[in-house]
Amino acid sequence: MTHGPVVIGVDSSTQATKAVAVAVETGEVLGQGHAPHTVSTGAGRESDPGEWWRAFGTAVEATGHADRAAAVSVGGQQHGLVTLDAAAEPVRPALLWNDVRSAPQAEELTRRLGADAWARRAGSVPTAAFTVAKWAWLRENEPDAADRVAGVRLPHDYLTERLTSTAVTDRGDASGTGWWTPDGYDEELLRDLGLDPAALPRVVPAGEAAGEVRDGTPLRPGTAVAAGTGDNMAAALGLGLPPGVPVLSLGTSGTVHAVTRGRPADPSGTVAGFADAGTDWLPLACTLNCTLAVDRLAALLGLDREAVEPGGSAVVLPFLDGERTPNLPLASGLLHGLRHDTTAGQLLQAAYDGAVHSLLTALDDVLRAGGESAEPAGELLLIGGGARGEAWRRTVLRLSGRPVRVPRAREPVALGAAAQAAGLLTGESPYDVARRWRTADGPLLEPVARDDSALERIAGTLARARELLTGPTG
Ligand SMILES: Nc1ncnc2c1ncn2[C@@H]1O[C@H](COP(=O)(O)OP(=O)(O)O)[C@@H](O)[C@H]1O
Ligand SMILES: O=C(CO)[C@@H](O)[C@H](O)COP(=O)(O)O
Repeated sequence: MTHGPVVIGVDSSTQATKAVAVAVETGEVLGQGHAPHTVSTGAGRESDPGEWWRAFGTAVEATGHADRAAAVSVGGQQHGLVTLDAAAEPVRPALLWNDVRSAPQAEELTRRLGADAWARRAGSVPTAAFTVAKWAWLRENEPDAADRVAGVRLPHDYLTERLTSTAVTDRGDASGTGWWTPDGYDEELLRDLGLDPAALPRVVPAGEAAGEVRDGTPLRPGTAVAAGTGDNMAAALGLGLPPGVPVLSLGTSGTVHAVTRGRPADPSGTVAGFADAGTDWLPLACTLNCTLAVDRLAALLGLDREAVEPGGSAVVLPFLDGERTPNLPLASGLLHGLRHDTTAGQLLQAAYDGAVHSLLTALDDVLRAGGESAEPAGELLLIGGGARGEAWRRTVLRLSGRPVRVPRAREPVALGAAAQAAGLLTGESPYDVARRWRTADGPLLEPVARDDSALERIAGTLARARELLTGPTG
């Protein structure tokens, strides 16, 4: 059976690579692949870029269409610092977005330039997640490694380079570095950081190809390669997201974001002023503790992740990995409000509530930062692995008071990359490709009355626990 031209979209995210092969004409997903990644535990969070490349091969082969795809594109976890030597080999494992060792460097960079200047120039006040803070950490802590660096890449750039042998990136993912501005790289900042602008990849304009697949990869040589982008930007493409519609993504990270026509610049640092992968913007707030933290709490309680119970007065701030929103990189998890009659199921529900509270608190700020109206009754799109769970869905409904749509499309990031690849072939905007594919279709869950007392209980605990959450544990 023929499906016309086929494209492959890839999501190289924190925990795994996922690939989809999609028919350009209909959007039908013809094949899928999945391969896990290893992330270090302990003080830092690191992964071997070589493993991402091997996982890419496994996932792409598993789609069953590697030898006939007409175009390919890679979306990837944002911010990670990939350092290459003169032979384009990794100098050391990549420092990931959720590695909070770079928190002191983020603080120092913010102090030196000032939050207003960061928001104006880079669009964002850097947190530990940003590539700029990771580079500063490397120079301070591993100067010999930093001296050997000839190329700095983001995770998705690294994979595109392995495919094409060209050093390229896109404006969406580049906007999460801290050294990208709408007018190009901030050379004054790079000089201060001891980073040669020649070590950075070229930013490919939206709609242009990054190159062609070289010999010796899992794909056919000569296949067109799109620029790719960061995973959140790819999700926006993959949903065909119209400006002003908020998205809540529940995965390794929790994110809340929206496409906006206005460029965001939030000096408070809550909202990162990212660019999207087209010509618009993607204000976003991100938490470090989402599905993994809640699953961990369920495991500690010996419960299935769906075994939640309502009621009780417990508050769980599930900041097991430190936290980014609110910006508490040294925080650890905190439990408050325990009584004799508190049940394990209530504690688990409190963990869901704590994770969702951080994201919903940032939702209005995200919309306002990009100049969109924060319509309190507007629809929310729910994506990411957590969106498949009933307890996550019910928690978002109860704490947002909004109608929630759960797109049927399982892998919006990989689909967004596929839509970008398809756009190379058809000349359409990737957003239009995804709209034509109807990727955002799915059940609309009716809103319920917002549980303001739970929100207030969490906010109150957070405010009163500041001292515990800002210092080191133990
Ligand atoms: N049916 C489900 N119910 C609840 N959570 C789920 C379900 N399936 C997967 N998850 C959660 O989704 C997470 C992975 O989400 P995903 O968005 O794929 O992650 P990533 O951030 O790596 O892209 C896992 O940590 C898991 O807890
Ligand atoms: O740091 C951010 C956003 O700024 C994260 O959203 C990363 O992009 C990782 O994404 P996942 O692997 O959780 O999808």
